[in-house]
Amino acid sequence: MDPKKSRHILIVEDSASTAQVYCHYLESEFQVSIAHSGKIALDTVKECCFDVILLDVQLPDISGLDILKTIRINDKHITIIVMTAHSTVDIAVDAMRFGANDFLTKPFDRNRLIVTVNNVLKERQLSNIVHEYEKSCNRKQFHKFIGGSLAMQTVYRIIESAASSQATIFITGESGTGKELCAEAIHQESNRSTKPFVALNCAAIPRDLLESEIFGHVKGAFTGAVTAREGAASRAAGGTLFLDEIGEMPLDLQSKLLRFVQSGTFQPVGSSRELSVDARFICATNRDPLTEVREGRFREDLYYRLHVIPIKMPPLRERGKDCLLIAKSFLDQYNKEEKKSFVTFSSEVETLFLEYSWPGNVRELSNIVRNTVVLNEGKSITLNMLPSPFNKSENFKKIEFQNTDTLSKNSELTLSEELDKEILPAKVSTHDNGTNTNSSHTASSDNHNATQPIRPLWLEEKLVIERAIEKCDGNIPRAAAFLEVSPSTIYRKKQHWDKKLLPND
Ligand SMILES: Nc1ncnc2c1ncn2[C@@H]1O[C@H](COP(=O)(O)OP(=O)(O)OP(=O)(O)O)[C@@H](O)[C@H]1O
Repeated sequence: MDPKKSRHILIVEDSASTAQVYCHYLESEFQVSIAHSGKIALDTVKECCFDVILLDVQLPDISGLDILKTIRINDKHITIIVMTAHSTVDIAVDAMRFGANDFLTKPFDRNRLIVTVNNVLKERQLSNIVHEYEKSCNRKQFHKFIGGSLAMQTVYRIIESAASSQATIFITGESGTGKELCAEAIHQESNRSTKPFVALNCAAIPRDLLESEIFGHVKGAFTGAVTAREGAASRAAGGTLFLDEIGEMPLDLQSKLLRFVQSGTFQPVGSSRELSVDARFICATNRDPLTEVREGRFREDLYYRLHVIPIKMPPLRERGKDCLLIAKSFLDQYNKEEKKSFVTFSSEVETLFLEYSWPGNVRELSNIVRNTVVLNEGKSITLNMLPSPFNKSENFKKIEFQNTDTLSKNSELTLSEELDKEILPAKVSTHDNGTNTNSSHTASSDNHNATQPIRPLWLEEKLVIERAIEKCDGNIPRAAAFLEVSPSTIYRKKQHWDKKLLPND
């Protein structure tokens, strides 16, 4: 095949001599194949890709229009020019209705044929460009992101452009806006996608263990280091190292990180040996990095070394209707997980979602939807099913009513027990109409008893969280949904409590 003739044309024409004439017209510019019957044409199209099909409408075995319809069912984009005689020009009109791109009336000369073929090819090229452009400007999904807002289209484009470079990416944005998702998307788009993506949340790791988590340690490097351990940097070799909440990193460790970013070398804790690793850096913070630099909590040199390509994740409240798209996707996911049958949100709920400021961003939306799905039944999520803060005024009324009602019946019920009801809605019984009511209150409320000593705030918090986990039969994600925090917050806190309660502390 002549490499210059990159376009392939199929001539479908039963007259061998006419087909040869057309072939002769075209072969100086195009690669040409001929099919002398409708059946051969359909078989050839199945086996080979053509840029243009020149289709005679009057064939002995199958009508040209039927061939056109059959080809269109399987391929919406292939370019087809029908050829008709003067007497059958009305067939050409039908052919255009069935998706032909142009028609030629026989007889025609070489120029006419070449101009028509080139025109349809140019048209196709333009429509491909428009299609690609529309696709890139109108994406409602990108990797694990859901959302088609302008703000997110900008993020998708930066990710695509920056992914192939080696430059460090610095992601900022409020908590829950998808910074980790962004880092994962960059890795997936990059040529490192087959190598590891290693994410480390600097806020979730006790400060004195952070260095060994990043760079690893040798056996005996510190008490408890009974074996040598590889750090995140080594595990990310060839791939991407994502350091989340980088603002939490102690200053002395920041200087070691700077050296690693600049030279690709580091020393595991307790080792004098220098290791060299090729990893791409992505870091993220929900603080303003320049303020951190100004206030001396973040090294300026490290900031400038890392802040090469900044990406700002927009807060959910600035993403317009993305919030509804994301909510629907969570609804479908949690429906499946919880074996529920919700299909939609009521229009009031949608309006409320669009008006709310979402301080916890997508994570908060996820928690709200999960909480609602877990605690209710029905087809449509309605206002009365939503947890705090959406049902706040309604909730207050309910609690006021319960207070007076219950207090008159049972003066021994303490305020703490009522608070308990408000904080942890406990088990919920569900009516068929989709509304829910709190069942009898059974949780122990001694934590709030006025005779109890005043305890440190962290301990109070620990008790509240542990009660929630207990009420959820040990299911931490579910307890987190009730408490409106992310499960990782609970895991993180558990780690801190364990440390606090160690005998040495
Ligand atoms: N556009 C989105 N579409 C679907 N899910 C999303 C989107 N953005 C975030 N999420 C989901 O929201 C949750 C929070 O996202 P992620 O952990 O990436 O946020 P973050 O900004 O890193 O939060 P933090 O600062 O608290 O670490 C995750 O479960 C993530 O999958």
